[in-house]
Amino acid sequence: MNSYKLALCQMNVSEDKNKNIEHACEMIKKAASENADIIVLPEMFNCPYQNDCFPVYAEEYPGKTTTALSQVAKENNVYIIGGSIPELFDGNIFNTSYAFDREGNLIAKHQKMHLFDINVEGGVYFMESDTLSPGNQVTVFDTEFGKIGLAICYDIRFPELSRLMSLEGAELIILPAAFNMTTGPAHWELSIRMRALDNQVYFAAAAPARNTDASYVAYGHSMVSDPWGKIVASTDEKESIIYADIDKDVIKSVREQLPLLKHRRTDIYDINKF
Ligand SMILES: NC(=O)CCC(=O)C(=O)O
Repeated sequence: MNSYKLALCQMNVSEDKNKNIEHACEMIKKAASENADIIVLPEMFNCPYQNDCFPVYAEEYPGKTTTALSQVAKENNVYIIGGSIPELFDGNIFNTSYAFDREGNLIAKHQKMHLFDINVEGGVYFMESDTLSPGNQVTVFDTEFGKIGLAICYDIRFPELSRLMSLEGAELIILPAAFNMTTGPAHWELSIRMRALDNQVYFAAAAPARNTDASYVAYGHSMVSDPWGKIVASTDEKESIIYADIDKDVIKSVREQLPLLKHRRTDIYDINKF
């Protein structure tokens, strides 16, 4: 199949885990009724983005959240990239995204590799490593539409990761994310378009809707860039679902006309020595 429909759910996240799960399922059903093939939720969609909440909302797999996502995927015959949730695994907590196929089977799991530990003067402070552990796997998985790469939020800032995913064959990279009011206006669009452009892939980033009462105020602005760096879907800070047609002919055509991936000087690059 040469094109398919992607939906990003920019949902309001509340303090009530059950309501968040129900609300995510409602948005998924709505996107499925609009004929979306792959539906994406934002980072930490069942839990406020707060260190004191992660251990309280964390669940092992399979748990309440992942069971609900698996069921709704099957009932609506869609792929779901389940944003991310706090995952309890081997006594540690991870920021984890689960992907399900149309039958509700788990087909991939990504544990955020780069923890968001930053302190911007006069702006945002967050230390994910106070409660979370980092994952160690690059995540690329097969679908009927081809290979998809999966990363989470701050992972976008490490170009090596997107490059590895595209070299492993990913033609679409999906990023459940939650930038904030300091780095969002400065770096969100720039990073999405740049990762799309330098890897010649579609790049789709799904954010939560902005809640100004939350301790961490999300930027919103869910967005999809095509492999030319052109924004093909976007929204503002409010709750909404956005849709993008992912056209594999566009990927092929951009790669033929501007063969960046072929022009890499791998005989010269040795980034491991630094
Ligand atoms: N949740 C996150 O990883 C936030 C990343 C972010 O805001 C950034 O600027 O990077």
